[in-house]
Amino acid sequence: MELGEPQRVQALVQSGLSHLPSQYIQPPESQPSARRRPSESGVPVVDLFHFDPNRSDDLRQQVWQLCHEWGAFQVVNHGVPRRLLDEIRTVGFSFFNSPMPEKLKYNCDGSGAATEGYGSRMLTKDDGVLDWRDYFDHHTFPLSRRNPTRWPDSPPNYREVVTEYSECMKVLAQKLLRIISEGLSLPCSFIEEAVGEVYQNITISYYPPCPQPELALGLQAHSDMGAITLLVQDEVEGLEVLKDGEWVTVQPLSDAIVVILADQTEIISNGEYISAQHRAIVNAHQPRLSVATFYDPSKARKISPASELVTEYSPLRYHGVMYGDYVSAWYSKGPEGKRNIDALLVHH
Ligand SMILES: O=C(O)CCC(=O)C(=O)O
Ligand SMILES: [Fe+2]
Repeated sequence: MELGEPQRVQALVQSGLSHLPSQYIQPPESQPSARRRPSESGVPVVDLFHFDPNRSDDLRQQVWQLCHEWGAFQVVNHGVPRRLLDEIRTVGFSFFNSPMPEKLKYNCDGSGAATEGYGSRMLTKDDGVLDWRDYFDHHTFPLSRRNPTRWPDSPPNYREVVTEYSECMKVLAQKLLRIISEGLSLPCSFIEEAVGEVYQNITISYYPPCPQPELALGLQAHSDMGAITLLVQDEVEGLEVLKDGEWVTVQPLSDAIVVILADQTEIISNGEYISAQHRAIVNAHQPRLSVATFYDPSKARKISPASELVTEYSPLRYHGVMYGDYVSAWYSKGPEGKRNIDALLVHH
């Protein structure tokens, strides 16, 4: 493989493979079977059906507990129409099933971190094991970053679906941020205001079948960088969350949305909430698709622990950081679990 030449995992699979190429082989301690929890347990599901902003103290308490112990949970009766969840999965699959020259019109690899379009490598550096994943990243908010002509135009409703989906995910993220701010006994708008103007990206990930899935990862262990991530998956298992040192499967539920707290929320909450480490595993038989919607601050935003949460009994845990500096460090060092947020720990 020439450096800089786009190499899509899907194209690699289509060329016919019986073994996993060496760049995709994970070290033993990162392989899927290490520290795996037996699959009968799963990630807790929260039903928002009875949620009432003026009451619902039980639900707020339940969400606080999940944010404190897991940093991730699933929600149902979240208000996003099931039709829209199906549509985003359908247009996503339809793009990845289109011919390679069509997809390469939107190619984005090799031009630096966090660019919009069709790619495979999350990091710009060339060492390190590769993920068994292709993706399409869309910039959706603020509107000044949104240019739907950079998104696929087939099927004909692709851009419309992404636009409607982006709006619904923004509304749901804000609703959840209010609940989780109140869980910290802060005003409901606290986290939203700390984050400021929302930068939203939507990443559709496509994980082709893998010849030796026990040696690979679709996406290596990481925590998300921003404030909160909302994720929709198809019916194929693959997403796992780290809980007490063990990997737990997030059961695919077709009408559920997975909520993943990200690093800036951990910082704002002074560690009362945790950002969940998560990863994607792959399988030999079926492709898997997920849609992640990231709710992030702007690069110029300074993020710090809420002063209300820093007390004699709970001292300052994190140094404040400019979000843009956090992102640059992440892209240059790589995720490797949570080492980026760990670099901000205050040593007492
Ligand atoms: O595909 C998945 O389930 C995980 C995706 C993810 O974690 C991400 O895009 O940050
Ligand atoms: Fe993630």
